[in-house]
Amino acid sequence: MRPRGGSGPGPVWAQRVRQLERSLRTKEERIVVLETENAALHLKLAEYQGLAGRSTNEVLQLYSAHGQQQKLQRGSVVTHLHEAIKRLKQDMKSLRSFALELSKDFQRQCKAYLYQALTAVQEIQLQNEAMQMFQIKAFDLEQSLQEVTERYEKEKQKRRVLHNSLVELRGNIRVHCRIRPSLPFDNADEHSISQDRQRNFSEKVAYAIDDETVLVKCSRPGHASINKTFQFERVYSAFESQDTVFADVAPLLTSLLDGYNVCIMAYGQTGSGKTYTMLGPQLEENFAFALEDESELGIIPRATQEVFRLISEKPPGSYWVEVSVVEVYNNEIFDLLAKDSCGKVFGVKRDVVTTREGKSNVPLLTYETVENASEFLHLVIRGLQLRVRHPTLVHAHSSRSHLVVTLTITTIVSGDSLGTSWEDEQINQRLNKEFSCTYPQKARENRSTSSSRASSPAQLEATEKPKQVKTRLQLVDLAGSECVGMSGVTGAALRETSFINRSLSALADVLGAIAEQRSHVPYRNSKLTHLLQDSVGGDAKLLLMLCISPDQKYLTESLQSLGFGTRARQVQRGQIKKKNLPVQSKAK
Ligand SMILES: Nc1ncnc2c1ncn2[C@@H]1O[C@H](COP(=O)(O)OP(=O)(O)OP(=O)(O)O)[C@@H](O)[C@H]1O
Repeated sequence: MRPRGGSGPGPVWAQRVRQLERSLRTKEERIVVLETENAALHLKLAEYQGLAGRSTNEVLQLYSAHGQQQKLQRGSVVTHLHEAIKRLKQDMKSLRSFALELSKDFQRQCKAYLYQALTAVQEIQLQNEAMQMFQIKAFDLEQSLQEVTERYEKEKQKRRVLHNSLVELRGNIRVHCRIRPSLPFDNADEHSISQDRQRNFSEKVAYAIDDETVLVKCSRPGHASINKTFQFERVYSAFESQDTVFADVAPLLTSLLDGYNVCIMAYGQTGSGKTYTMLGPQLEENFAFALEDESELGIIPRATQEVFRLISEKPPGSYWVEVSVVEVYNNEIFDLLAKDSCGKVFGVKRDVVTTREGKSNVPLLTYETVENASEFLHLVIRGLQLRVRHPTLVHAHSSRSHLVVTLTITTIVSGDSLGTSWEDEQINQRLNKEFSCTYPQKARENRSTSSSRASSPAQLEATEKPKQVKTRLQLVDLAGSECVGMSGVTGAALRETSFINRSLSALADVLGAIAEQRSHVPYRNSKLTHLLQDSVGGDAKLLLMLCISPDQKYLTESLQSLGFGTRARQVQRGQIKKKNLPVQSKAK
């Protein structure tokens, strides 16, 4: 619109109009652009719409395809399931028929087992009945066996008593044989020999097959083995204890107090157990024997205890015990209780002589009076410490001398109680003479002093004309017979061995001469036999304790000892005489 009234404002308007026209043109241009863009957009929209239509179609197609696929899939799972169910049904069917079959089978088997069990029960019942029958029979048999065994034992006992009486009547030497166990030192020197020989050497060949028989298997390479048997009054196996051995010796001690002389002598090869049997296990340090373990004590300590026990049952003061300990070494007699001026014991050489009565006697021999077993043992141990020993290959503590321990029991008897027979008188005269000859000093002492000892023979002699009866217990541990080759000794020890073997063979000669009843018995060929003359050839009850090592290694020596024992058993020395002792009891 144009401004009203004048010419002045005209250019402003014109400018304004131009401005507006320019703006209009700009706007129109802008409209054209926008219209163009709009058209383009329309085109694009149409294009997109077309695209969207196509996409929708595609989606629809896909949707329907997906639906179809799902339908298809569902159909195949069902088919699979169906098939699986079918298979399962089949499996169940076969399983059921299998179970049925199994249960039928099971029933069948049950029946069979039941039948078997029934049969077994019936059999067991039958067997039970049979067993009961057998048990009854076995019981009956056991009873009759027991009766037979008892009868056998009684008969054996009777036989033994009769045999002992016969032995006494004939004056036989009783022979017991002890087989010691195999010991570690038996194989000590065998490392140097072949295994075969070693096995052979340590093989056990000597056995106690019963309590009277030794069996020895003698085998030599290249020869058939021979079994030899030896019979003795008693045979001890390796398992038998010192108690058992002593139990058979004890009755002899009763005889001793009943008036018999008794001699117990151990004989055997070196290392075969003589000292163990006679004394007990030896102590290393002083060659004495162990006193602590009473069950291990040997015959000498036990015999002394028994003698003193028996004496304790007699009237007090009626018995007097003296002891002497002697060794025979290299054919010399040594008094092992002799004392020097300081009272120390040392082995003094003594001699053995034959008295006018034909008895053997050792003048000046020391006799110690003992009042109990421990005093006796003390003396014996003192004497033993002087005994000669040397190690040999067979035995490390080999005794090289014969040991003779003598217990002299003097019984003091009043003239009245002894009886007045001529024979008694003779015996007493002889004994009195023997007493003063054997112990001249003691006899003098007895006559001159009024001793404080109530039982002193002198005292009794002065008042009641007492008689003295002496009995003697001689306990002998001989040195071991020895094979020089095996013991490996040389020099001085070889000389000792030769003396030992000579004295033992002199003993065998003496026994041979007595057995053959020769007029001359060579007692004097050796100091040993001369010393033991009264026991071996005289009136003593003599028990020879043979000791044997069980192994093959010692076969020759064992056979030699068994042979010696067998010959000794055959010796008949005439009836053993009893010293006439009164029957005394404590109550008297
Ligand atoms: N019955 C046994 N039981 C156990 N050990 C035994 C037996 N006999 C012997 N011995 C042991 O055997 C070894 C030899 O025994 P012992 O000293 O008694 O022989 P020995 O025959 O006296 O020998 P030697 O003649 O050489 O002196 C010892 O160690 C001993 O303890």
